[in-house]
Amino acid sequence: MAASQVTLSAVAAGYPGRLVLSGFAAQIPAFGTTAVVGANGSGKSTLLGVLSGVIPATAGTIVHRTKGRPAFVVQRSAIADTFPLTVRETVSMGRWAERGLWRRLTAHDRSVVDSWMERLGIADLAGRQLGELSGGQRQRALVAQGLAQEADLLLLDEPTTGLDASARQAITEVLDEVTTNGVTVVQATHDLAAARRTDHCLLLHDGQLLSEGPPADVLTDDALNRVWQFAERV
Ligand SMILES: Nc1ncnc2c1ncn2[C@@H]1O[C@H](COP(=O)(O)OP(=O)(O)OP(=O)(O)O)[C@@H](O)[C@H]1O
Repeated sequence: MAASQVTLSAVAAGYPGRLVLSGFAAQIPAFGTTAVVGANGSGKSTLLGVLSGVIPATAGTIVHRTKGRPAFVVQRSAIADTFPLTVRETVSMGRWAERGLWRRLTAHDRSVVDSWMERLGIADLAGRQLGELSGGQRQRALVAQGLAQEADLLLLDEPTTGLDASARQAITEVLDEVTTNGVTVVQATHDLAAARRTDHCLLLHDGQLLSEGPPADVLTDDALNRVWQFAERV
């Protein structure tokens, strides 16, 4: 396997009164895309939270080669419709980690923001409120915000779920492109077609890692039937 961007050993993590991951061990290979797959409630978002540092591990070790903070693109359903921000302001927030919260953005920051809006095909929506956008447009804005952080580890929670083919393709192409430029991408997804195109896959069930490796080895009919039959019983 390629060099590891993150190595988790015996990790436990969750929420007050609710342990989700326990004895969790996995590798995230550097400079490629990893898919995190599993039924609803299997712990995918929790794992992304742990990788981003938002959710602290209560046991185990996490070794990162990540420089600086990872970028975390949350599920678009987590963003309220009434969020009073334009697309440009949303993407510009991606520069705050570098610039500091109330500092003016530099010309470089503005050009980074413009170029990711352009690359995601949302430059013409720059002045629109996030809450007025379609799901696919909003997702592009959130992905652009993540990319504007220029982090070497980019974590995305269901970036392509529920989108039409053109939005899915736009996002997938950009994510593929950034891995060739040295970024490590981890996406939690229910989109099995997207998961099959990644380099590495983690299959989760009930906070445990069932298997990890190349998608063709992990996403077998047997494994998927197991995960989704289990899910139906719980
Ligand atoms: N803030 C929270 N407080 C308490 N429990 C939570 C919280 N968020 C998630 N959980 C619980 O943790 C478990 C794992 O949830 P998580 O969101 O990580 O799963 P998931 O695989 O991302 O699910 P989905 O596919 O539905 O997004 C679930 O049982 C969920 O109810």
